[in-house]
Amino acid sequence: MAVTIQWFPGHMAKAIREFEENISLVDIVFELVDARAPYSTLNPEIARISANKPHLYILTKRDLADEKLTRQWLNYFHSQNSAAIAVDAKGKFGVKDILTAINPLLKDKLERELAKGMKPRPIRAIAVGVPNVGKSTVLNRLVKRRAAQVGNRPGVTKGQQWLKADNHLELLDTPGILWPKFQDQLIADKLALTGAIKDSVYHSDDIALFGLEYFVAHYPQALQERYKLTEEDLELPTADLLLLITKNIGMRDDYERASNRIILDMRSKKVGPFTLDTLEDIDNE
Ligand SMILES: Nc1nc2c(ncn2[C@@H]2O[C@H](COP(=O)(O)OP(=O)(O)OP(=O)(O)O)[C@@H](O)[C@H]2O)c(=O)[nH]1
Repeated sequence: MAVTIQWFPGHMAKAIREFEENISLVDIVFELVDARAPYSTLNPEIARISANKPHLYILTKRDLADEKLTRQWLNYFHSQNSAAIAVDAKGKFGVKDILTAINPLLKDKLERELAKGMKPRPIRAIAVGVPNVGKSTVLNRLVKRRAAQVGNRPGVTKGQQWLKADNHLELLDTPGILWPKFQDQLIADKLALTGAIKDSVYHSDDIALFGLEYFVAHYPQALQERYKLTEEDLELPTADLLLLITKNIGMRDDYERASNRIILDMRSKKVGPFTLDTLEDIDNE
């Protein structure tokens, strides 16, 4: 698929530098990944810089993802000796869930500090993740106020601040850091479909075709139901399928508009929940 995505704004390079500087201040790294693409939204730089720090993987947008695969990914992260939780950041979750998840990782350290006569103190964490993954939404939920700007487009969080979640947890907010492996086209396509890459840097029909191909292969029934397609329709070449859907949704020959609609439908679960990464993606690295 011919999508050329080159998007690595200066503020992201800066974010990596800041992350490097701040890592010594925290007890644990909260890395937010999109439950629909937990591998593609992992950031290799974060892993490299924070290799010696405990990790909590927060899989956001659980409500939009394939639950069976979400469970597999949670097991995977646990098997890496990390904590992991999956959340609908707009739903019911809070500081308690986070503390329960990270307590086993940090208990020994905090107990050692107390034994040395040090005062009890809050756990300090840094939250990082690719653009649009839900950092502001999660942080707002944890601090129970609109502490960070929330927007439905990548690159909104620009400043940096300490946030107090409760007496047990303090968070350093940082801007999103995008996966810099743009030469990997498949990852770029996944990031685009889930909304981690600015819409203006790729052609919507390429991403719609990518999404259609994926749904035909993995969630054919959901696609049939959403766009009134027969089983035979799904055997069409993907470009022809896009033409057919364009007609079915009453957009005549306006493929670009239809593509945008399909992308939005997929992102908002109107086609159905989906996950683009499987554990096999790690083995294929
Ligand atoms: N359905 C669903 N939507 C979510 C969830 N978390 C975040 N969102 C939505 O995803 C979009 C992006 O969320 P933000 O919190 O702004 O993401 P961010 O990571 O701070 O984004 P940047 O500022 O671009 O780095 C918003 O429209 C949120 O409402 C979730 O768990 N489920």
